Amino acid sequence: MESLFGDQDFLEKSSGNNFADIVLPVPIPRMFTYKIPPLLKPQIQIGQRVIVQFGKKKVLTGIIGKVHNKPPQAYEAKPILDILDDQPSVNPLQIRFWVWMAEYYFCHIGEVMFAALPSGLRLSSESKIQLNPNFDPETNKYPLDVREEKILEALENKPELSYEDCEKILGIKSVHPILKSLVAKEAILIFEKVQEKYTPKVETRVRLLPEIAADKNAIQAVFEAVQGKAKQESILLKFLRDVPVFQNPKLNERGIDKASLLEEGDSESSLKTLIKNGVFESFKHVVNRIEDEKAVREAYELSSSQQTALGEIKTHFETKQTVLLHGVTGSGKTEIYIKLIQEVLDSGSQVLMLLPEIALTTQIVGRLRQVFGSQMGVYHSKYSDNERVEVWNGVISGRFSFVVGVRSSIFLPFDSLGLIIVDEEHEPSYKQFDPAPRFHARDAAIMLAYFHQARTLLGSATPSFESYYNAAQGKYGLTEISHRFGDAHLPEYQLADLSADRKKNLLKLDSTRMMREKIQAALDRQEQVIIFQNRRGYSPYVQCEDCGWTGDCVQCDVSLTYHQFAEELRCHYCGYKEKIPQSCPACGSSQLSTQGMGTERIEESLSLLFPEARMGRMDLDTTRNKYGYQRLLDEFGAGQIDILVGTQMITKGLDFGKVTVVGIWDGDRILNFPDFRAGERAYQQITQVAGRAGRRDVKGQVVIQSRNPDNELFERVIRGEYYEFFRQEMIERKKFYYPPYVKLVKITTRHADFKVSEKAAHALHREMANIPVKKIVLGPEKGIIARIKNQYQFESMIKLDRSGDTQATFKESLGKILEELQSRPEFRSVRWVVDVDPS
Ligand SMILES: Nc1ncnc2c1ncn2[C@@H]1O[C@H](COP(=O)(O)OP(=O)(O)OP(=O)(O)O)[C@@H](O)[C@H]1O
Ligand SMILES: [Zn+2]
Repeated sequence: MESLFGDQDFLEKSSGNNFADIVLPVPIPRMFTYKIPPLLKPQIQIGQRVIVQFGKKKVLTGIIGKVHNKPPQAYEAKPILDILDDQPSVNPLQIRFWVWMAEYYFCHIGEVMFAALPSGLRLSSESKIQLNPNFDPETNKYPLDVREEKILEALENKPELSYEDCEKILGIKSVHPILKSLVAKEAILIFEKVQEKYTPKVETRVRLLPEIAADKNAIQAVFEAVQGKAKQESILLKFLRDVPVFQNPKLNERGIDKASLLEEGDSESSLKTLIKNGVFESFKHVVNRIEDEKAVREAYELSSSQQTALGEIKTHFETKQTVLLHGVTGSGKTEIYIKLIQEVLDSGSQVLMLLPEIALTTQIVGRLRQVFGSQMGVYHSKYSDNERVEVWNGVISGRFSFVVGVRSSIFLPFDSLGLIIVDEEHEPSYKQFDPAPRFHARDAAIMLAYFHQARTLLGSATPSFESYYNAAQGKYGLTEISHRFGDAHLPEYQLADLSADRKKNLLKLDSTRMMREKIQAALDRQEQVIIFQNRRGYSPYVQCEDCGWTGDCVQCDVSLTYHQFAEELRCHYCGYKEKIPQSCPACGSSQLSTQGMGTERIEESLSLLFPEARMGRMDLDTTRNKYGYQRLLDEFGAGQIDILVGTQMITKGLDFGKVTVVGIWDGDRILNFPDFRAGERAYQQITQVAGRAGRRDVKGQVVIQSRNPDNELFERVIRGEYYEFFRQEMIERKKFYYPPYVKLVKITTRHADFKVSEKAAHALHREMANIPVKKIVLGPEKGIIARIKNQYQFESMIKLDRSGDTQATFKESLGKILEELQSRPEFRSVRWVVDVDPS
């Protein structure tokens, strides 16, 4: 057949590519192989979206992951039906990255695709039905009921119907059983209608007809023609004022936005007349949603220690793919990043800089924007879908050679990365917790850099022990800066003993005398204060003083958090909420009291203690809308807030010169993290929040309130003994088999029935015992929270030996085990969640 084309070149090019592996949307677990029809062959490229048949009755869109010449073993390959794009939507490096992620994090490649594509680029597919071309009512051997007849009748008039259409036609809600029956009777086919979701922002613009614009006499003639028609004349004058084509006829081409032309009250109908009379023409123009901004400053001159650090980093990069920059808070890491980014951009490569959360980005993004202007794209979760697609397309078109973004920006379509920077690399929020892929953006970034033959720079004042371990082992390069930039010094710590103050009756609204004095002193000097508490809401729970009742979530085994402002009890796990009861629902007593402290309550206490101070609060509740965070930061930066109370949001990256006192409200709460990383996390959190104090010439002060001020960890933090602490923890982790000495995999078994969940978890356990790799299997145990959203949780923890291909073998066997378990009728509705490198 192919020789019919008579094109030798084409034959040679395509003879090897007869099959394509296609990434299909969830829930389809892996790539499926399809035949490439000869006619489509010349156009086929990796990363294109295509339409394929899946199963007997479904049509899906997928993305070409691989082109090859091996027919599938287990099934007959069906042909690809059609190609959707001329140009690939994703590039081969991205596909390679997806494949790696699906394998490493033990999830479906379709799940990775779902996470990777901004939903604006995803194909929304809506199921529709059409008549089965093979269906003949005359010879049909299955009897049809009235409703089925009705649907077929409707299809006579309209070639396709959506589910919604069918609901309307039949006047009932659930049409699925009827449609299913029609499919079974081979009367209809179900297919997916593909729609593009991204909508470009389009502006209507107006310009002179080209031949008029190019000719001064013609313009003159137009003026004469509209003489006496004041409205038309006014529009014409305004156009010439804003678009001076007399001086430069070329300007006409861009024209002017129609809305702005009519802004000053000119009438639309006069403009219409001018268009009708062939003076103006209107045209559509696609505009950027993300506005261009100019760079306004040069990078700063580096200090000598910054210069030294930069030199070291570059030397390391000659032999190491990854470098860890360990520089104390305020040491000027950001300025070092800026220099490096500039060098890589100048060499023509792309740069990606990761930040842990949007909360953190605002201030740093502002600083980067000053230097990089509009060649820098920003990608974060509060962007609309359309804005995300613009960043995506901007990376492809080259508009953005540098992107700063949150963890999902590792999925952007880079094709020539030279450098990835992971700022605050220790941050737990780099790990995606739910849904799959449960990836760690730092680790994935290192892999991505490897695929691009790029370098990765990890930066932190408190590196994760995993990264520091890798540096200590020589796997990463290590560069350290031990003092702050300029004249700034590291802050001074004070421990405030809560128990002692209580005994001496010095506590006021849970504040120690030390805390109050330091805050007062800062206020007197007109400086600013940050108060940190890792719990939002008013107080953790409401309790009945008579019977001990506490409000619990109806779907989860946790107590509800009291939110005073909204007068509600809320579940921080599932979002369930209820109005606060007037009296105890259990015993009817009216003695309900609040226990413990959330940010909302601390804010209230402080405003009672310091009535003259202006208060601000920064937590999930006050920063929900897109600009909430920015507004608070602006106010704080402008000195309109004296005391800022906040959750971990305020611990990271903030750089405000007037903050001299930082208070840690409940130091003990920070220590009680139920995990082997408790110590590491506590060290990081305290050091980071303390690091917000005294970042300029005035030395900062940090007050930690605690019932156990003698705890050794506080001592280590205060003395800044990061390395000592690291060393000691490593001894423990080695002894008890924890990362980085082993690899962890956590498997959660979930089911609505406690017994089923328990049984399934134990069955999994027994099967896993037989996997022939070096490992320790712990559990199954009831989850820390035994029930979430009405699902009972059992957790197994597997510690894998780090050597050889242990992990690969384990994951492969695990896949088979889960498949087998899922096929048992008793476990059909059990859900297993696998989390590799849980945090
Ligand atoms: N070379 C420089 N010239 C002028 N100012 C600088 C220079 N380097 C750093 N600074 C200033 O010093 C302050 C601290 O620097 P930066 O915020 O980069 O520190 P950091 O190491 O990122 O701190 P953290 O880990 O606490 O976020 C900033 O206000 C920054 O503008
Ligand atoms: Zn709940």
